[in-house]
Amino acid sequence: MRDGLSSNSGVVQHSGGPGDSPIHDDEIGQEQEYVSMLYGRLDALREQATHRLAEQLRATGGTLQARSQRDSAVRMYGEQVEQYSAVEQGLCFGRLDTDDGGRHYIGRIGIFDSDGDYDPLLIDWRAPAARAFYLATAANPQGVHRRRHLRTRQRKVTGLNDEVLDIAAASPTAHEELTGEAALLAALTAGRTGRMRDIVETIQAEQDTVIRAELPGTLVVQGGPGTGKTAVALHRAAYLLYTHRRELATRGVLLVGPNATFLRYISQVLPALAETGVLLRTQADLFPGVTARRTEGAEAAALKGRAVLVEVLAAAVRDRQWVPDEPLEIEQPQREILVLHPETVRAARDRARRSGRPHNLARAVFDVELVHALAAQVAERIGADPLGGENLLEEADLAEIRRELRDDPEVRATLDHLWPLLTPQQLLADLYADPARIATAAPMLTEAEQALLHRQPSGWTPADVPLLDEAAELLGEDDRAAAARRERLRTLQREYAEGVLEIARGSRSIDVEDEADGGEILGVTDLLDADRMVERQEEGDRLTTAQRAAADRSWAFGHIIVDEAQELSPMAWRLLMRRCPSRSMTIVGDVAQTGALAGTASWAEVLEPYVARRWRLTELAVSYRTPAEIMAVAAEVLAQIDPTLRPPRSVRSTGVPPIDRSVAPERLAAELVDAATATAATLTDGRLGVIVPAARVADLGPALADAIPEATVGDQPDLKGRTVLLTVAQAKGLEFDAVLVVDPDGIVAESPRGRNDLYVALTRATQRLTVLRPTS
Ligand SMILES: Nc1ncnc2c1ncn2[C@@H]1O[C@H](COP(=O)(O)OP(=O)(O)OP(=O)(O)O)[C@@H](O)[C@H]1O
Repeated sequence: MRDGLSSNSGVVQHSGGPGDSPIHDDEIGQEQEYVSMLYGRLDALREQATHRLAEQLRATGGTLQARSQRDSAVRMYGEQVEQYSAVEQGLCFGRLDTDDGGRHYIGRIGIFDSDGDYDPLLIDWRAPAARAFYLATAANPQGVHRRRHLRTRQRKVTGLNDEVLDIAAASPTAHEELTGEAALLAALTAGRTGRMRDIVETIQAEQDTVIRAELPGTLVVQGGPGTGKTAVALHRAAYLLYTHRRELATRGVLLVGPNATFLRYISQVLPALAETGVLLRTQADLFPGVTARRTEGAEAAALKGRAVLVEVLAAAVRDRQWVPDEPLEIEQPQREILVLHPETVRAARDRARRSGRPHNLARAVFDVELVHALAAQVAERIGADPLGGENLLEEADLAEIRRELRDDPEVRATLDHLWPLLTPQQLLADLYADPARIATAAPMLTEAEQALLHRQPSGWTPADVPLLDEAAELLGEDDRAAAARRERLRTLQREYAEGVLEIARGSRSIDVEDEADGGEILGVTDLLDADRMVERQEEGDRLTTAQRAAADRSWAFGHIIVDEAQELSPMAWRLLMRRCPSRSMTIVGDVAQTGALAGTASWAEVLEPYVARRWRLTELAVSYRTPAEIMAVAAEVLAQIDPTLRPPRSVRSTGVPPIDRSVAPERLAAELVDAATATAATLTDGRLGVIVPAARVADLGPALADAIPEATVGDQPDLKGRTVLLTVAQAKGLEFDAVLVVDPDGIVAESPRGRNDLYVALTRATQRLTVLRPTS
């Protein structure tokens, strides 16, 4: 079947835009009336929220509690205004007619009849009452007689599509397993825009089950290319926030994606579903305060992802707890030189280690031990009884000596030298910079592997992030450093507040003259001193959950969703598991698409260390993106990866076979330009993706950009461009109407997981695929 769904039953479909039969124009007119009424309500709700927001913003003063309530109200009304604006497009998209004569409209949010009995005028797609819209079939109609899809543009109803769920009228050619077939086909064949769209109007039954799966526990969604894993992951985030709002609004939901380009690609889906509270991050952004934008070779990244790095880092920390080979001398003004013997330091170090505290916190134990030892030396000298009796000093004298020693700069410097307080960044930078340190910490690695770790510090890579996090765990937060940071912040805020008060004092006479007509007016300076103002500012500084979570390394999320999860290394999983002690996670990916060398080919291997066998696996088996003709080509590569793997079943075919062309190597750039120009001409409204081996970007990128000036290339190419050139790693998770895969053998040869990469490249197109193969 061309541009059709590969074959469905018991569903009688009617569709029509204005003038089409059998749906009558009258019906479109009636639906228009209803939809216009809904938009009227939406406008009223938005105006009300805007008005309340303005009121709260204008209000001042009051008790601490009143101010705190005001902050919450400002946030709530602000979110409502944003939400009502976000659902403008496609507010209402469906209608269910039930056997009992009921008629229910389904949309992006719930709207109730505030004038009457609070009846639902529009049911939120996530509400239980909306579920039949996605699940009802002729065989199992769930009390539904008719499902109607409404097509709208702006606020205008442009068409209707009905399915009458009547098993008696079953057509042998219909697809029982598909819901809203016509609307689905329209969505799948529409031109791509460079931004992912939501699928709320056409979620399929197998996807709905995943989206609405219960919150607790770890759920893995395995599915081939184009089976809607990303779409499902995003709709699940929106569903969970709706259904478990109270719990998740305070703990937050984190969605982790493979790279910044991918996050931009999916960035509009959640706002269009009226959810802005999900934190979208790549691995590179998961250590607060670090921006990991540096790149490195796949081998170095893979090494850093291996679990053995836990041992390496632990050894690197131990290596910083130093015992000298020779006695150390500490000079003190007006006192004799103190001496620290190696065995004294070793005893203090062992005691500090036995405390079980992380390195920075165990330093206090180390200090106590050594200061005691040094104090004993001092006491020996100044308190010795000339007559040979007991030491003449009392406990109070000893305490005073210890206090003096702790404050002594020379003693402090020695302690810092022996057991330095370290930040994760210092630990890792010092380790990478020094081959000797690497050799000591990583004797289990080969010399070649050790060499991969060695580099001068200048920026962090994504693979460094889990190591920084691991290091932070081993080091622990030094309370003194944190307290000093807090105090610095408070001082800054106080200085700022004093500045504000100065300005307020300066302008007061003018305010008074302007406003007074004899009565007593209190200015801001009468009401607040600098400290109160700092407090007010701290109160007012309430961040959203997502903002606070993003700034806090030890934040425990209520739920974590990982997309393209097969790419994560064992070290990255450790980081994510620390951020989610409840293990309430949705993990979506495809082990046949793993490109990262430290990525996984087995979900069990990844999860069992954390949840044993307590994880659930769901598989999505239908590809909505890739037509049958293209999937057949990709299936050959999949069989080479692992003959036991089965490709997903394509939901449609286009009748357009993929093109596979051999070209002379010296003609490759010219042939690419020709093919790109010809393919782009066939796309009226879509996007062309050109996928090339990483080693050919420098060569082919400029050639393409010269010939097609609108083509975009680069680290973070603009996906809205009509023609985009990328590597497979960049193309992961993305899709285009047409795709040109250049030099497939080059893609395979570039990495030990090159076949997986080629499988990814071949499955990015929704319509056309051309492969250009340089002859060798
Ligand atoms: N029920 C649906 N209705 C409409 N479109 C859908 C539906 N399910 C999936 N799609 C579309 O199919 C395409 C592929 O979906 P998605 O990117 O989520 O797949 P994926 O499984 O994550 O693919 P990959 O593994 O290649 O990254 C997207 O354009 C998505 O919008």
